[in-house]
Amino acid sequence: MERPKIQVVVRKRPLSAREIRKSQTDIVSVDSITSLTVKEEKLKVDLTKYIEGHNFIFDHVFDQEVTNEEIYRVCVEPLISAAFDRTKITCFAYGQTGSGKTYTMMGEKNIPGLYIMAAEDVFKTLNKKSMGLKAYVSFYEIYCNKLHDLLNERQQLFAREDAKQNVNIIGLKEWGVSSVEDLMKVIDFGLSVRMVGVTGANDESSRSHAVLQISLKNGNKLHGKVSFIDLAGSERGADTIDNCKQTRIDGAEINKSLLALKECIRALDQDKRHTPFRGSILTQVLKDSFVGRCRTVMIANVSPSSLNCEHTLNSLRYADRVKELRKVNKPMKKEDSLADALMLPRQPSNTVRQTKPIVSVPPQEIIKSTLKAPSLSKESSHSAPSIFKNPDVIAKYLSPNWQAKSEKDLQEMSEGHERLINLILSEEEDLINSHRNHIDTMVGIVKDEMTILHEVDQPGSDVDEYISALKIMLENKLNSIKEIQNKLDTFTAHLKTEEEISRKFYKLQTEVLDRN
Ligand SMILES: Nc1ncnc2c1ncn2[C@@H]1O[C@H](COP(=O)(O)OP(=O)(O)OP(=O)(O)O)[C@@H](O)[C@H]1O
Repeated sequence: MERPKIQVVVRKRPLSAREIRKSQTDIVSVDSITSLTVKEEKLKVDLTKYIEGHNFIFDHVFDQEVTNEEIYRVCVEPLISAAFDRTKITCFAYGQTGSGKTYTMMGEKNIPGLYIMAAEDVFKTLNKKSMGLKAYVSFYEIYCNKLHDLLNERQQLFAREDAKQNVNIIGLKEWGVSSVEDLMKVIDFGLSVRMVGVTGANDESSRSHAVLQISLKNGNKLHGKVSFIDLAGSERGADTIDNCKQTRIDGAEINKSLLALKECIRALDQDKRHTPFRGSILTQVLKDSFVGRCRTVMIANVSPSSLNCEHTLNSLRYADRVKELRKVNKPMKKEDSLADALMLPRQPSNTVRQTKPIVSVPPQEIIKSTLKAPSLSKESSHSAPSIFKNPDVIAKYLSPNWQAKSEKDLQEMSEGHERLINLILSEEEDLINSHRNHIDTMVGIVKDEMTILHEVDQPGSDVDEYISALKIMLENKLNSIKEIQNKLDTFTAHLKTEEEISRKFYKLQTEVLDRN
């Protein structure tokens, strides 16, 4: 059977001594080699405490005992031979700061990381097969949306797309290496440059994506490539609400790049004609990992600590979305089902709930609070990124009168298209988050409805109060549906525009290139 193009695996790290000292508990249980459960502590509307188990299934799940070597054997080793068969192999480490990305990719003192094991196998094969191939290594990082060469004094680099649509990184140093020892020296140097970073603070490394590539070349011609990408801390995307402007901008860039990455991997998996690699500088420089013959492994690293529950769930949801569309007609996930959310007696067996009453809120209070403050979506409404205030202007490119006469026109269209992709990426994430909030809102309202219904059944109840509360609850439901419906309509309209623009762009591009 053909190996899937994408493999999504999860690695749970052990609790650190510090976390144990601070009495943080392990909330991630690895149930089998493909599934895990996150036990989240939650409060019901009536302030009862309970544990909600979120179950996830991946291609492989590694627990805290698993070594880098075992991960290498399962995820990377089977792909190395493909690199000698003109395939681009890419391995991503994703996860929040401190979840073990660098430990996995680069290793630590006396603990080799995945890249070193891959290099050993690459050199073994090179020595065995005399194919006239030579190995070159490059190592750079993307920090504040700029490329820096870690093997050349952090010199700033620029990515350019040539006429054949290949993306080249101008000035990137590639070092010829002929043994693992050579390679280790070069990479240790790059790592030490990375650690120092711009300000020297450790915080900085989690804000950059590090890209380490081993290229196999026949003369000047690229034959195969193995890339290891230690991504920026996934939670850094949330820095968009930070007070400092620069931090906010960096956060937005990280967010954009992680969203674009997800889209590119999914496009690769679905053999889509169009890969939205222009969505960020990260996906742009990794373009050749998303087109043609490629194999990708995404390792989602998670912390087991109770304190990191939200980030862990976010990382797993992201990883789940990367692989989700591979399955056609995927059954509705248990954790999302309304019956589950409503806590009806038909509980799925993998959802664990331990109910511990703390305070019980009297039904009258629920009625009062409904009358005072109708609880709508928790989330603030989505606002488009400032770079794209009026998405409809892009529609001008679809007018039959608009034709690209020159490469400059094409460039203008491509930039408009890129802005539209950015908007779509953020809208998609917003829609999914809003949908989750919508379900929470609905569940909250249904529970409130059940409470007032129970209340009105009691002798001597106040029907007027019941009517007012019910009216508000129904209005809230309608508003919540309208809100999500509007987002869905806008999103699907933009998707349609993007597809049409993309089609027209490639047609015009061929015409312009043929003309010149
Ligand atoms: N599987 C593991 N076994 C033992 N220790 C681990 C493991 N994974 C991570 N650690 C330890 O956890 C700490 C954080 O790991 P690491 O630096 O790799 O995180 P990171 O995700 O790369 O963080 P950042 O995004 O900040 O660079 C390190 O001290 C590392 O030694």
